[in-house]
Amino acid sequence: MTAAAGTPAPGGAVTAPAVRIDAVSKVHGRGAGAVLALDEISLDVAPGEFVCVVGASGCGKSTLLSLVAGLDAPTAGELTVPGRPVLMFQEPALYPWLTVAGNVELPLRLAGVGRAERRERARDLLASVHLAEFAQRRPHQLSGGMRQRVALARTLALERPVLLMDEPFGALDAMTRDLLHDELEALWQQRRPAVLFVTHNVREAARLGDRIVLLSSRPGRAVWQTTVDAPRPRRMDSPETAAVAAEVTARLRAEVRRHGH
Ligand SMILES: Nc1ncnc2c1ncn2[C@@H]1O[C@H](COP(=O)(O)OP(=O)(O)OP(=O)(O)O)[C@@H](O)[C@H]1O
Repeated sequence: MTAAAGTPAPGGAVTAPAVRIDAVSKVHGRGAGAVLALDEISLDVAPGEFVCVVGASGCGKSTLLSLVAGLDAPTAGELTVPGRPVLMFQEPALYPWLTVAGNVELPLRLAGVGRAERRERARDLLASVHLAEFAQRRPHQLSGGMRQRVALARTLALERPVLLMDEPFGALDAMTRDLLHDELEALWQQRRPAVLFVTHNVREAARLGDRIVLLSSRPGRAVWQTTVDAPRPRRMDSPETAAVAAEVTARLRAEVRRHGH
């Protein structure tokens, strides 16, 4: 798949992508133990677009996100990410000594946002994830799903233009995950960051994505993609979501079979 030259906006103007990944390769390690994790992958994410990346285990999804986040450098190719992205992982990684509100406020505090504004923003974010009444609790007093909702609120606090999510809901039960999908979608629609969301779960990709990109088995390349036109909010168990997921699963199976792992 080749990168588009830009994304046509309404009215025909072409806007610069929020993320441009242009023929990026990544080799981990060196010598005999070197692993080619990504092989000339090209992918653009438009401003405000929600892109889900799926692929077999070990195909380089996390490597891709760490490159886009700037945590690691590509071996070859070019990455253009105007503005600093924010990352969210499967582990909420909250500070246990801070309250829930304190955790959400922390990135704002580090960014120099004044106290009154920080408080107000944290209050709004916690209301969006339905945790307003837990603002003064400590993380250990919350369930795993609630902690991940705090992490979601914290991730969105800085209003960065690019949000990178690495299996953020992979450890949650189905009902909690549904709730987080709704909350993430609502926050995304309000704030409209570009999202690059990595998941093993094709139904989750069909529930959330404007577009789903399939990575090949190692080395990872963007080998296939589809746009999802079903109206939002979608349900994980709706026939439309199931149909998209079935198509992605078939492609994924073919890809895994082709590589024999
Ligand atoms: N620091 C490293 N040194 C050597 N090999 C690495 C390193 N990091 C990742 N790899 C290898 O690169 C390949 C891609 O890893 P990566 O974690 O990006 O895949 P993934 O698609 O996110 O995997 P999973 O779906 O299992 O989370 C794997 O074969 C992995 O073993």
